[in-house]
Amino acid sequence: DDISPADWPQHGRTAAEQRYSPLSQINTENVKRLGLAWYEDFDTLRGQEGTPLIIDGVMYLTTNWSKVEALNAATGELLWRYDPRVPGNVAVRGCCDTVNRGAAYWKGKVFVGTFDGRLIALNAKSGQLEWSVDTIPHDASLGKIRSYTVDGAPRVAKGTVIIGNGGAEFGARGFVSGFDAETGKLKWRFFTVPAPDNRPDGAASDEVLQKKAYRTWSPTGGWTESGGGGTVWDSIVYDPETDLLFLGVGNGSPWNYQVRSKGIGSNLFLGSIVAIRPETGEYVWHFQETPMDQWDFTASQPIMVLDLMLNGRKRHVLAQAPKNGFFYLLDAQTGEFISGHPYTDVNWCYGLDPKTGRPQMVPEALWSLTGETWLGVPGSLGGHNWAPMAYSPQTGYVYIPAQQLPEPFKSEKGFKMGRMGVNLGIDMAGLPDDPKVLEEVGKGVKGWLEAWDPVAGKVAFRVPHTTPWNGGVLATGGSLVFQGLATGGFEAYDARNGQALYNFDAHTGIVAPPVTYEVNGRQYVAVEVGWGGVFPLMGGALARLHNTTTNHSRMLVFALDGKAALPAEIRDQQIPLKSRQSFDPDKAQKGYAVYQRYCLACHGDNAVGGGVLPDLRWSGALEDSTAFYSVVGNGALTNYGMVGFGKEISHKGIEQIRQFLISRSVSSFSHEAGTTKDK
Ligand SMILES: O=C(O)c1cc(C(=O)O)c2c(n1)C(=O)C(=O)c1cc(C(=O)O)[nH]c1-2
Ligand SMILES: [Ca+2]
Repeated sequence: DDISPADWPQHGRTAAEQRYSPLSQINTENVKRLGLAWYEDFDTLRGQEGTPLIIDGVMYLTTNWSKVEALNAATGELLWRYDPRVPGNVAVRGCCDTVNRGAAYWKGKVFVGTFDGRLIALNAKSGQLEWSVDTIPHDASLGKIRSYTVDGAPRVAKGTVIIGNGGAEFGARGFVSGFDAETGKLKWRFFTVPAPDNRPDGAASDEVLQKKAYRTWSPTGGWTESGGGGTVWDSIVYDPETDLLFLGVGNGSPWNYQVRSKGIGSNLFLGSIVAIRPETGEYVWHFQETPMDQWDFTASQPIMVLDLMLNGRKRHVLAQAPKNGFFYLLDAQTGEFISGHPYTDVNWCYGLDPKTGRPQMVPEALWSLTGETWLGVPGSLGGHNWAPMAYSPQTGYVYIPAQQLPEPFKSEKGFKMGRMGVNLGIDMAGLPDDPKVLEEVGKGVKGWLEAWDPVAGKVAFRVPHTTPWNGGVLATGGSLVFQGLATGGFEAYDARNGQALYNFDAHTGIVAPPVTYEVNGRQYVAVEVGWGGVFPLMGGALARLHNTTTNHSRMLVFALDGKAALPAEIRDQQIPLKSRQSFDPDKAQKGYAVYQRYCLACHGDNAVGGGVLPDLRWSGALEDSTAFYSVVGNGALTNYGMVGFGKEISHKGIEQIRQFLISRSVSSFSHEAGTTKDK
């Protein structure tokens, strides 16, 4: 390709998204001399998941709440800043923090998707808005809940900007749109699941949905109300060699397959990779990794394009490690299944049919059909989530930020879809408060960096980490692999054997992927830091088990002999404060169920905060029911992302939540105060 080795101009550096840079000034010999060259504090304190772009010495980065900055990549000097002013009330429409994964660049324009569903084009020199479009149509059949958010990075293919969206945990019908990069005019739309009544949308997907997909759904399932899911919330890859655009399609809505589709059909295109034409959106092929989804097994994890020698034959393939635990190779041109091997422990299926790649499912894993509890591995956060993998052509390995988070799945009795809060159809009972049980459950919770040999279809080596939910990966020509960790370490490993060669304490959990670039002959390594994403928001006690739990959102940039230093570390932004109120145990218990349905997704299982959003056990608002109602019912803090639930939850229900939180404040105070003292 004609990309300058100095630059990182696209999301995965090249269109193939291997996240490999040939730069080798920093290598296994000298990486111990790496130091902070500069850093910049962000103006948000939530999860940072962005991949910065670097073009001709300028860094274009995005932060939480879809904000955009252009910096001098050598010095960190601010060139311009653009805040799309995403209204706080949209936070509640997203499952997993108001993150943003990055921008796209094309011919002097910077494209960013905003959490409230816009796609904006900025002038790369000035930061001025050139155009802005609402990507969520009002004329289409999108189901009744319409909980759309946009947090993925757009991609540009042949003058078309492509963007998807998220929302399947609440209720959404997935689709992807292509816009003219010059004007913002809509060129095409591709829906990933059929319209509820199978009527045409006037979209590029009409024919394939009507002829192929519709008959894989029950015509009267709950999906006709919720939208069915299939959101393309992260991976979209353009391959110039085949001229195909690959879409990573997400999970079902609701998750409960019995509710969603009456236990009928494979539900295309959930959990699938779909190949379409970038200029027209025309369908070319699809491969479904997870039929009958009921585990949130998305195929939205990062896709990369590789050229591999397989059985003596050069193959142009797609590689993906989706949530379901298998590492897939597919023929890029045809979608033909080449191989699929477990990259982590898997218990929902015995294996894949070697010819078709269809999973041979364990009957008990189909929890929505059996009515029993299923302890699934992987759980809904996957063996690998959105944090990008990297490939090194030097070693031939793909480096996967892998994890294990077992999860119990059980149907919710009497489930009814709501207009706010998650709609999963799954029993929301979380973890008990017993430290012994938590410790036992915690033993099954792991994270590691996995070097995967895609040709042999097996693990080359693993670097164990102390927790799951670690950052994305970068591979370089210096035979190095870089990764940031949930515990705040920014690390470099020998790409050949995983030997740890460098560690920097970033004072905050890292989930974003690093990049590398060169300006004026000096190589830099850059990473956004800032603890967040779905795990610390909903993970509760599991998210608290090992982590620093503090968010300091920054861009950190390293170089050999860098001399900058971070300010002194501050931990425990929120100090445990025991509520002085008394509570009614019966109301508190009722409040637990309401909390788990409406509050857990952001404030954590069983009201244990993961360090990003307020830990409600220590909230001053617990002290007064009117104050509490003004926040939770009336939305006094809407601008910060905390909307009012007064239209969805009764006055009584909101008071029950308060009673529950007081009970949790009282019951967990001494334990929590003790843990914070230890640090
Ligand atoms: O089904 C969806 O629409 C959807 C959207 C998103 C999102 O937009 O971030 C995530 C997920 N699902 C999801 O399942 C998931 O594990 C997840 C993690 C994250 C994150 O940024 O930490 N987002 C999402
Ligand atoms: Ca999902």
